[in-house]
Amino acid sequence: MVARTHRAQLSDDPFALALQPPPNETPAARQERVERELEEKRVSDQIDEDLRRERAEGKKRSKREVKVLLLGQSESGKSTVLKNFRLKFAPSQWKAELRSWRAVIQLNLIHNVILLLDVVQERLEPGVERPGTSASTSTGTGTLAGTSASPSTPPARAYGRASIDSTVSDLTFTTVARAIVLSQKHRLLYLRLSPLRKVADDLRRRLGADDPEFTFANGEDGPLDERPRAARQREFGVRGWIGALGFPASSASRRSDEPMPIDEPTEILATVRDDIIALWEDPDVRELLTMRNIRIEDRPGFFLSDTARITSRTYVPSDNDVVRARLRTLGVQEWRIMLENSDSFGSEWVIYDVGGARSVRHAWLPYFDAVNAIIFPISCFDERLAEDASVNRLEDTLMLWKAIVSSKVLGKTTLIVFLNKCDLLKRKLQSGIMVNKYLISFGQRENEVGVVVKYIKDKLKDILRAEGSQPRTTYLYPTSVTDTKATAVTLNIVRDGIIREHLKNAEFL
Ligand SMILES: Nc1nc2c(ncn2[C@@H]2O[C@H](COP(=O)(O)OP(=O)(O)OP(=O)(O)O)[C@@H](O)[C@H]2O)c(=O)[nH]1
Ligand SMILES: [Mg+2]
Repeated sequence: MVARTHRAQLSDDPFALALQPPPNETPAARQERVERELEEKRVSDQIDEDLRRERAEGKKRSKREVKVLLLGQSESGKSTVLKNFRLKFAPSQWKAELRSWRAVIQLNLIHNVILLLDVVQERLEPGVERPGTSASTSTGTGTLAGTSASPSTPPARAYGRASIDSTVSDLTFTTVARAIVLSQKHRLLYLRLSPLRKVADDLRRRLGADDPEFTFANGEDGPLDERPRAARQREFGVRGWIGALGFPASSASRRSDEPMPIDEPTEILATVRDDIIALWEDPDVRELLTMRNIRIEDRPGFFLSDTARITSRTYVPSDNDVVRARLRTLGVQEWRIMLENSDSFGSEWVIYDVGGARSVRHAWLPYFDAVNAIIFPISCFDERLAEDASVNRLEDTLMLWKAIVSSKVLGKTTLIVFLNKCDLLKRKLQSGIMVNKYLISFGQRENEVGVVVKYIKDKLKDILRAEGSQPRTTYLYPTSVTDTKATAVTLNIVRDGIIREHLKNAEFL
């Protein structure tokens, strides 16, 4: 009854409208929608049924262990939360592994350089350009590289994203650029840096590219993906950090003050250091990026500003480098963590870090009855999913939230929500991106981080009240999990809250 009243109150809200059928729906579209909803319900019922069976089969799990499932779409920050947790609560293990991340960070940096090379190449060899991506006058939609939809991106399905996507087309930008003529200097830089493509292949192979489980994300050039080559850079992922990075064996055994061996990628990077810096600092290249609407500095795994340090032959990754490194997760990684300096109840944690891409979400199922920590990338209101450019990221996260809170089986599960990437949100708002262009219901509210955070929080609570079958413990925290100091404070609070809940449920209190 309460839910019904609440639903009525939401009826004029675009968030609610996003989930309503469009008013002028044709009979054929209606039929399609009803069938889709039936299918979604069938899947949802099946999930509940499977979970019930799992429980009935009574997988006896230790009552002492605290289990946490990290949930959220790809790139939301799940693995980064896990890294913060390990840095804060298992620092010795963390420190022992730092050095193993060098290859990943070098690869991240090389991927940044390859993106610059692609942009330069498209300019040097105009024939390489794809239709609709002319660099001299670019007209497109969206605001972030890798997320923008080109004019040829199929229109969003009418149902389910009306309030978000109907406004995206308003964001057409037109850049009338000055004619950029790349010089011999650019050609030379391009030639000298091109061998890094091969170094990237070698690093990827070393990290597991030969593994049949290893895959590329954002992968193939499909009809949905008409973005410029530079904006479509492939991303790679691994099924397990432990296998890919070779720790703990290779790193833990090595003393942290021992110099790192200078392998081939390290040597090559050291020799091209000045060229990388010259390319990144070149005003023409910067302008080409702007024209392409590529904000590389906001992308995961951005390290170009740290080139001098990372290309040093003696480079050892810092805590912050590792937290910022991007290594996409595939499948489910189970982390057993003994909290250091804690011999009390709740010192053994099992954290499940899962891949967030749509195609791998089915793998989350068996772990759902752990505490659910949902990582909600709050800066994503104007972005699209890497794996499906027709889906707005905010909408995808709201759907996920709705599915979780409306599941009866998960009705008693503690929910922790990290409203993450507040720093990126701040940068976007400061750069003039208006939230109300994407979220009409945001209205004339101030375009300011605190206001946006409160707005999204309220929306999540609305959905929780409307869809949730029973009251449950839910915590909401605004975070920027690449800020390890601030995140350590949040994680302390989260840990204490989870342990309290755990004790209550285990009837120790
Ligand atoms: N600026 C900023 N970057 C963040 C934040 N949280 C995560 N990132 C970066 O975003 C990228 C993606 O984060 P991950 O933790 O790998 O994302 P994930 O959810 O594990 O993604 P999948 O493994 O693909 O499911 C990484 O490069 C992080 O450093 C944040 O709060 N602010
Ligand atoms: Mg991950």
